[in-house]
Amino acid sequence: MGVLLKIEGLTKIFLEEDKTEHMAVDHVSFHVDDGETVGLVGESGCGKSTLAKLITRLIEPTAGTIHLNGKEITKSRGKELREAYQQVQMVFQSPAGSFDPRKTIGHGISESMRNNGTPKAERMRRTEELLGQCGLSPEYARRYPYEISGGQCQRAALARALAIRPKLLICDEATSALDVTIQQQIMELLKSLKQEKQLSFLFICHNLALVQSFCDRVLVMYEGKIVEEGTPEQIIQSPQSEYTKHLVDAAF
Ligand SMILES: Nc1ncnc2c1ncn2[C@@H]1O[C@H](COP(=O)(O)OP(=O)(O)OP(=O)(O)O)[C@@H](O)[C@H]1O
Repeated sequence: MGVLLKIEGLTKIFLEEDKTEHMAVDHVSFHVDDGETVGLVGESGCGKSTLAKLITRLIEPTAGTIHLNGKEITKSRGKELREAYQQVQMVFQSPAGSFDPRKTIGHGISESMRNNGTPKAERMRRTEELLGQCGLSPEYARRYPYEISGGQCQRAALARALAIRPKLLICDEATSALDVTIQQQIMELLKSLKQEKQLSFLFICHNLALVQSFCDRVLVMYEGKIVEEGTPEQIIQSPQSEYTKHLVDAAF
């Protein structure tokens, strides 16, 4: 199994309004192998989303490196960056944010195909196929984001993310805004997509039970640092750091 994503010493310092520095991500290093599902857990504010935004280059790191498929992309720009990020897609807690409220769901899903010149008939065929893979009927392509439920919108956001055939999906609390039944359905969908498409995941989630059922390996983040790493069983049954013990106690 090859290494798909390798992060070394990744650091982000935010400058507060009063000019004090806030170390949101503090020299974080880890990797995700091809086909592997890595969970990232930690309390609110510990830096999980900032780390995801650094990896996807939505924000620039203060220090550290990002390698994707062996290629350093920390400072890639323009076409090189777009090509690299064909392999990585992000799914957020609020799926509606992935769609333009004035455009149909089908328009949103097919956007990347339009950008790469895929002919219209093929775009429509593939959009319907992606909707089907994510448990939605073709009719959803004609609906607007405000005409579907949160769970349906998260399915559509997954279809949109899959449209460019990524290798890595970064899910940032992708099920947290959904009620428990719908959350369970989205988790089942993620599990089947993982199997069918041999996707790798960085699964950011504060719910240890979900992480346990889905992830091969778990990283525990506290105050910007990775404080522990292991299989879900190791983390839950024999947590090493005080913080992880506290996290496990609170969850089970
Ligand atoms: N653009 C920004 N400017 C300044 N500080 C920021 C910025 N973005 C995040 N932070 C700070 O960095 C820290 C980490 O935030 P982050 O959103 O990464 O946490 P998180 O672990 O994802 O939390 P949650 O689980 O609540 O989403 C927080 O203290 C936050 O206030």
